Amino acid sequence: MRGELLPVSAEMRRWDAETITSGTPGIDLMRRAGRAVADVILSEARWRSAPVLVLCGPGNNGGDGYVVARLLAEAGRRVRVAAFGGELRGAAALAAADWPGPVLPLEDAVPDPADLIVDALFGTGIGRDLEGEVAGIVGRVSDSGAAVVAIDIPSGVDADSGQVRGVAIRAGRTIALAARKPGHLLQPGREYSGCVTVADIGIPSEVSHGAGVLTVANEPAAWLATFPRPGSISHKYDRGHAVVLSGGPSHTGAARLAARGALRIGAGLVTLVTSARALSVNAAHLTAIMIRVCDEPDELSDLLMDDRFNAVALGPALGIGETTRAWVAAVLESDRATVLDADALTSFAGDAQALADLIGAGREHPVVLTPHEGEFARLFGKGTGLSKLDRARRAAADTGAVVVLKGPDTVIAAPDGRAAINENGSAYLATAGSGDVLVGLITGLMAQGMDAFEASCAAVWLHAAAGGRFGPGLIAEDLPDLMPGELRLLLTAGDVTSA
Ligand SMILES: NC(=O)C1=CN([C@@H]2O[C@H](COP(=O)(O)OP(=O)(O)OC[C@H]3O[C@@H](n4cnc5c(N)ncnc54)[C@H](O)[C@@H]3O)[C@@H](O)[C@H]2O)[C@@H](O)CC1
Ligand SMILES: Nc1ncnc2c1ncn2[C@@H]1O[C@H](COP(=O)(O)OP(=O)(O)O)[C@@H](O)[C@H]1O
Ligand SMILES: [K+]
Repeated sequence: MRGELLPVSAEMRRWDAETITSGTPGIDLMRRAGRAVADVILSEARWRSAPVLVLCGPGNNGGDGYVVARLLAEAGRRVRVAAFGGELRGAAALAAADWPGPVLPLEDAVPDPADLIVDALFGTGIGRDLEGEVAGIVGRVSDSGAAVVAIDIPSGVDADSGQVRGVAIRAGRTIALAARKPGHLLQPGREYSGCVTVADIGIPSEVSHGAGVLTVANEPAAWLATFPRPGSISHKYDRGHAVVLSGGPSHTGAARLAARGALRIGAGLVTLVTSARALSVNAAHLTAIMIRVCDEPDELSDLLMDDRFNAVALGPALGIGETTRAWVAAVLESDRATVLDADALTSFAGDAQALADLIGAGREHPVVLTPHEGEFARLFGKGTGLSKLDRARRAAADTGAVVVLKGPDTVIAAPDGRAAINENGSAYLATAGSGDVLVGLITGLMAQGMDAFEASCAAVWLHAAAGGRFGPGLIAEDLPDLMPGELRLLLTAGDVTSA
């Protein structure tokens, strides 16, 4: 996969093990990790005179902590170490043996507001909720208000899911070892991690890229290479013809937002399909976007016999129930690139299998589902105990569709296991109709022939970039018209030239 890989803990363990097998002892990796963390601390002017309290756990994360303690002490810093748990093993035992100072029991550690705390309690190996004396020290750290640097990931945050295991350390700074993990991007882990930087600890790129990691951070590097650009002799049909279904006479705005999004992202033509009853209200509001009247799903099926209509979106403000199910069935039978959102999803509440059956196995063109958490739970259930990443992945595998599970940490998952986590979201996007525009952006990119997973990633990123840059006062109507500016920045920056 292209883009920044985000290994889960099992994948991270494989990276470590393969690196060790290929000749780098575990203690060397640990010393590099500790060196990287110590260098960050020593380079920060604001921490120059702070006494350091290193909190060490019973595994390799604790081992990293002992290395940091020793290096900071050697650099002349005042360092206390407090540790939890029994006997250390392997590289962690070697690192602890190199620490020449005393080790306090964890329950005796009283953080001072002036301290710099180094959190080396738990990393990717957290196996259960924090309780007892570890939960106690997490509370005392938080109450002290002291600055916290976390090694790899804040203790208590699950590296795979971003969930808090009982309680967790809140870090101002986190130094992720070798790579960021999904838990640094998924909420609430992202909030707990503060500013995250990655330390290179010498995992060879053959190891990291050969390990089949399928999760990436959603950024242009993941999809820019296939982002559509018109060729110099393109005509409008080369840029695709997107179709968006309108709701009834008093529910037409959502589809127009999507249609305008599709046009602004570059679809050559966009047609709004409306009932005769909603025709005049739609016609009164549209200019470049064309209109066709279809009162029944059969009429839409006939329209879609023309294969120039190559991408279809439906769901926003379409109404919930059998009628919408019939429209969805007609569109899915026509086998066009399709985006299903909002009411098109909720009409299948509790019956995801029916939707999966309609999507079918043998289709030529992809389907994208764009639920927010409420729509997702109605369609697929709550998935209690699963991470947002796993829920999206499972739904994608079960339906054969790309799933865009929206929110502050939108996850995009493909049926083949690929997934991306978005992190440029802005809370200003939480405004009525912004999801409708996103539907249009995905549809418009698929109309131009972009792969459904990459189109979804690109649309989510551009939508968020536009919302974040505009900021206060954003309304959904602004979003399509912010696309030209975002596209200009995207396509003229860096390694890709526009045609
Ligand atoms: N060779 C390697 O594998 C390397 C690992 N590194 C560090 O090692 C970390 C992973 O190490 P480990 O796999 O040893 O895991 P951790 O150090 O994260 O913790 C595992 C230990 O904590 C205990 N534990 C887990 N959850 C607990 C809970 N809720 N309450 C009490 N005890 C609990 C486990 O029984 C085990 O002893 C990484 O995050 C990274 O910091 C780095 O040193 C680089 C090299
Ligand atoms: N706090 C947030 N931070 C970042 N993005 C958000 C936040 N809240 C909502 N969004 C984004 O705003 C959009 C809202 O879509 P949706 O919930 O479908 O709203 P609507 O149905 O009103 O269009 C989604 O793209 C979602 O990811
Ligand atoms: K930690």
